[in-house]
Amino acid sequence: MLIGVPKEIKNNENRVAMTPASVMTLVQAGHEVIIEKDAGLGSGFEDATYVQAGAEIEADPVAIWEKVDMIMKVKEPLPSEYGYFRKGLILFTYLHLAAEPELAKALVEKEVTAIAYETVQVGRTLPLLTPMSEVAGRMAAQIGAQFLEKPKGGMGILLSGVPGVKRGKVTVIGGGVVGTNAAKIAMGLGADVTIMDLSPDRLRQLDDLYGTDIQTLMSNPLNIAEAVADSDLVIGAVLIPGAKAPKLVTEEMIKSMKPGSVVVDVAIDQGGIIETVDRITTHDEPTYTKHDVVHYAVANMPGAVPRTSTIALTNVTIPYALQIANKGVQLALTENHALELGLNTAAGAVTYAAVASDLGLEYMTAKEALEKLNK
Ligand SMILES: NC(=O)C1=CN([C@@H]2O[C@H](COP(=O)(O)OP(=O)(O)OC[C@H]3O[C@@H](n4cnc5c(N)ncnc54)[C@H](O)[C@@H]3O)[C@@H](O)[C@H]2O)C=CC1
Ligand SMILES: CC(=O)C(=O)O
Repeated sequence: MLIGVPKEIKNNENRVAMTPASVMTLVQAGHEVIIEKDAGLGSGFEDATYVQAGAEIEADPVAIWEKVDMIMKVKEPLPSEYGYFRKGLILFTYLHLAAEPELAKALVEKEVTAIAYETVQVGRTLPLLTPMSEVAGRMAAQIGAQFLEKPKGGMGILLSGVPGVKRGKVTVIGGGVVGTNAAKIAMGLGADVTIMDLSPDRLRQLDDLYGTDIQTLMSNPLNIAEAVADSDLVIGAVLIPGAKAPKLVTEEMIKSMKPGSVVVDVAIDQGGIIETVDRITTHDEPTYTKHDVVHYAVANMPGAVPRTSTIALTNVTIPYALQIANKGVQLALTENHALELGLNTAAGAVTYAAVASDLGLEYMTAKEALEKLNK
């Protein structure tokens, strides 16, 4: 299979979909890889290293999109890339379609076979989302601590406090991978941490892990309202796979926070859980202030630590890419249910039920769509 890796064009997105080690794995299996010139530089990988690993370097992204069988990316294509879509193209990347209706429509219209990293599912885990959630969760606590500093717009508190002065309060909503990692780092910074989830089993696991160092709480509107009002930093970490995130923190709750408090809505890539997060922010302009609360809503947080993130991401994506390349997309997805769950669009329809229902688009099961591809 001929596989192309364009340079990421989202603001401050320095990750790349393949390392030289990834290229070597695919080339040794008999495939060809084209990397866009300088695509790996932000992650510290030079073109020459890709060439040594067996890749071809191409300066023109159009040429890459036009001739390859499969495009591998990190972030969802931006509108300037929609024109490259064509029937039969395989796209393997993060998509977050529930929050990207125009992208979903373009993929459907052009009959792209699009597999989203974030919905590949093994049992109850999302193996291609997990490493980036680990990164973003850890970053969320660090970022929150940073924006609580006065020169950054915050109220001017140190999360750990000091002897004789209270610690800061952090509430994490969602106790999955992002939430657990955010809580771990917030506790490490010395904060007083509360974590909320809908799953009693998950709350039990967190209690077993952290004991009385953490407050676990059932996620319901009353508990959220009380915890938010009492917090210096709130971190949004909820996910309903494939679906638009529910707005759990209302504008009234935000108004109840102390001036100079901070919210970090990590779930923004699925639309966000905080009602007053009305825009996606960028690494260049990461925050805005509303009701005196600093809002952070960057949808590609791991892009700021690309060396760590690219290696962590490709460690998990490449084995799946290899299956697609070795077997072809129909057979690979038919034989591997985890990959089949990753299919979001194919044969001119949306193939992930939560995305279709959130966006009001036609739904076709992945099986039906894969059969249609064969015809
Ligand atoms: N902004 C960024 O750069 C990044 C964003 N993310 C996003 O962060 C979000 C969370 O991802 P993960 O932690 O990996 O997901 P996860 O599936 O590991 O955890 C989500 C948790 O939310 C809980 N939940 C569901 N409904 C809830 C509710 N009403 N109240 C409280 N908890 C609820 C679930 O029980 C689960 O424990 C996703 O949208 C993911 O795409 C992940 C990485 C980077
Ligand atoms: C998960 C995701 O969207 C990211 O790592 O940017």
